[in-house]
Amino acid sequence: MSLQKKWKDLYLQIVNRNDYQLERREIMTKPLIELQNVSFQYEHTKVLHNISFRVSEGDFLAILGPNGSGKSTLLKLILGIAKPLSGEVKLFGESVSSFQHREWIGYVSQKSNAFNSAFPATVEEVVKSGLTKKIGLFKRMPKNANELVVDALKAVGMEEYLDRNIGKLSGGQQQRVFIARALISEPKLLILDEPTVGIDHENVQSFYDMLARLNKEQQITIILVTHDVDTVSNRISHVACLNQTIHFHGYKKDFDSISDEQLNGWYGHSVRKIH
Ligand SMILES: Nc1ncnc2c1ncn2[C@@H]1O[C@H](COP(=O)(O)OP(=O)(O)OP(=O)(O)O)[C@@H](O)[C@H]1O
Repeated sequence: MSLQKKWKDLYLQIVNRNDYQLERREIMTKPLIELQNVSFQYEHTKVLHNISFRVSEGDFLAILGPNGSGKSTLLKLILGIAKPLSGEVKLFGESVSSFQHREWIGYVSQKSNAFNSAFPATVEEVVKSGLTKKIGLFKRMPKNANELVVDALKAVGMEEYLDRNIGKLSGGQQQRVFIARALISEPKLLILDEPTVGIDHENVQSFYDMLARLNKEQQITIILVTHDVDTVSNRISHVACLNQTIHFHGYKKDFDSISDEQLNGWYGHSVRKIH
């Protein structure tokens, strides 16, 4: 056997082994979210049709889709804020309607960073308020609450801003504080709806690096609705393409082999592919 062929065989073995390990991970890891034939409409407007997919522990999933394709609505169904017209949504194996462990899920919405400069709360107070999810609204704060606040702020690189007024931070810094607020209840799953709206390009990069670290180092499963396809592409593990229904859901590497024509067909206009 030529040396070249030998290297090629070895290379293929490694590639196949990686695929095998990825598939094995899919089989062995628990689904945190499962949607089965879910449809939804607002009054008379059909928004989501027959959605089925699952998100496994450790995934970093980007949901992509044009304006009005139902991305935020899909998150609302997962969070139990909206009820499906038909079908079933399960969280951690349990029906979303009876799911009790809200502290396992951190949610940061599109408008979290819209505080004006007169808003009377410090970063510390905002992050600490996230503890109520874990301990209940009228319970005493735990003794180590201050420590937990600092830890959560460290995770998002904002520990120096503890005493600052939230309204006086930039949009990107406010968004990090809100992620810290979500992290303080030690969520297993973080759901973010267009978290980088209003953040400049340079800070968007480091924002996604921070999310990738949370995913890898703290094993937090992340679902992200985003339009920053280029920036986020090398940090995510999975992609879902939504336009009323799920057109694709799978590994980022499989998404890369979808043609632009196919994407345009799903989205009805010219779509820039992520690389
Ligand atoms: N509360 C509501 N009542 C009625 N219709 C709504 C409501 N919220 C959203 N819609 C409609 O549902 C459709 C999907 O909206 P949704 O916000 O889920 O889309 P999206 O993909 O998140 O959009 P965007 O990228 O613009 O944020 C849109 O046509 C929208 O106008």
